Amino acid sequence: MVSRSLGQAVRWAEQVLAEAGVESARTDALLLAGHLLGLSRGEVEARAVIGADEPAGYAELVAQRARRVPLQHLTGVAHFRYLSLAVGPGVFVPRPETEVVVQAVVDELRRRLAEGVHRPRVVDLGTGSGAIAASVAHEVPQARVHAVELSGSAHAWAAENLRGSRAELVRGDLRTAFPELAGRCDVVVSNPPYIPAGAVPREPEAREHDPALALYGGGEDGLELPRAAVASAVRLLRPGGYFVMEHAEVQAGAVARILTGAGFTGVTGHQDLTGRDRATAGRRPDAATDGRMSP
Ligand SMILES: C[S@@+](CC[C@H](N)C(=O)[O-])C[C@H]1O[C@@H](n2cnc3c(N)ncnc32)[C@H](O)[C@@H]1O
Repeated sequence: MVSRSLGQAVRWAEQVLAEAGVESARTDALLLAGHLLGLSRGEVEARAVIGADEPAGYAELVAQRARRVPLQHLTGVAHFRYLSLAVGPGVFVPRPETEVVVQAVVDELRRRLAEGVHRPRVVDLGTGSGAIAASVAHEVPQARVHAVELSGSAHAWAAENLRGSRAELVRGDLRTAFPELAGRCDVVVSNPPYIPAGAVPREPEAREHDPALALYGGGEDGLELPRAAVASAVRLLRPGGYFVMEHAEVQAGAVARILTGAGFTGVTGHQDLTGRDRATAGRRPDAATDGRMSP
């Protein structure tokens, strides 16, 4: 095979990926080269300018990406907020919209700390790679973080990502997890599966590589698992506790009604970075305003 320069190879890869429908073709072409060379995207561009060679294995990696294997499965890394998380087959690749959900959690925890709550307690329902739990543990080290995941393979990825973080990780069902924490949590957060059974993700990366257990929420509206997450939040939160959950844009109204129906107050939508309603939050009434609340 005729050898190519790095610059030529990256231009070829960009074209191949664009033809395969990859939206971020140039970025992916650079990141795949960077993965092989142990360089950042900017460093790859700089090396290309000075005429470095194409790294071994590049064409093969680009061919896999052209078959729409997720970039993160090929590099083994998903960048999420301040962390680089290990990901691969068997686990949901964390998405940028979930970073906004984490921000809502971090803001609430910092508020609690400012009010004098010593070590606020957070539960992440359906933790997947551990993205939310690991970020919260990293950004609010005073928080006590607990996470639950049903899938064995996702649980293994989460264990790797939460190693050394002091967060508690259990394998189990979000419907019943953490009975010992009932009424003792300051924040419950979830990015549950929420796609309706009949709807299929448009992007092949999600459709063919994210686990079905991570995508489909159950029921015609996809809201069976989100409803279960709300019920668990009611069970786990202390009076005045905060709940935030990600969902599809079209589900914003339904999720707000579910939260209101479950007794949450101050139910508020949160937008992702492109302005779409992708999360809803609410507060469990405090004991003074609701006699049914647990102590
Ligand atoms: C959409 S993914 C989100 C993963 C991660 N929280 C994130 O934001 O990247 C939903 C996760 O919930 C898990 N899950 C599905 N049903 C569950 C259940 N009944 N109990 C606990 N976890 C569940 C899936 O395996 C998957 O990891």
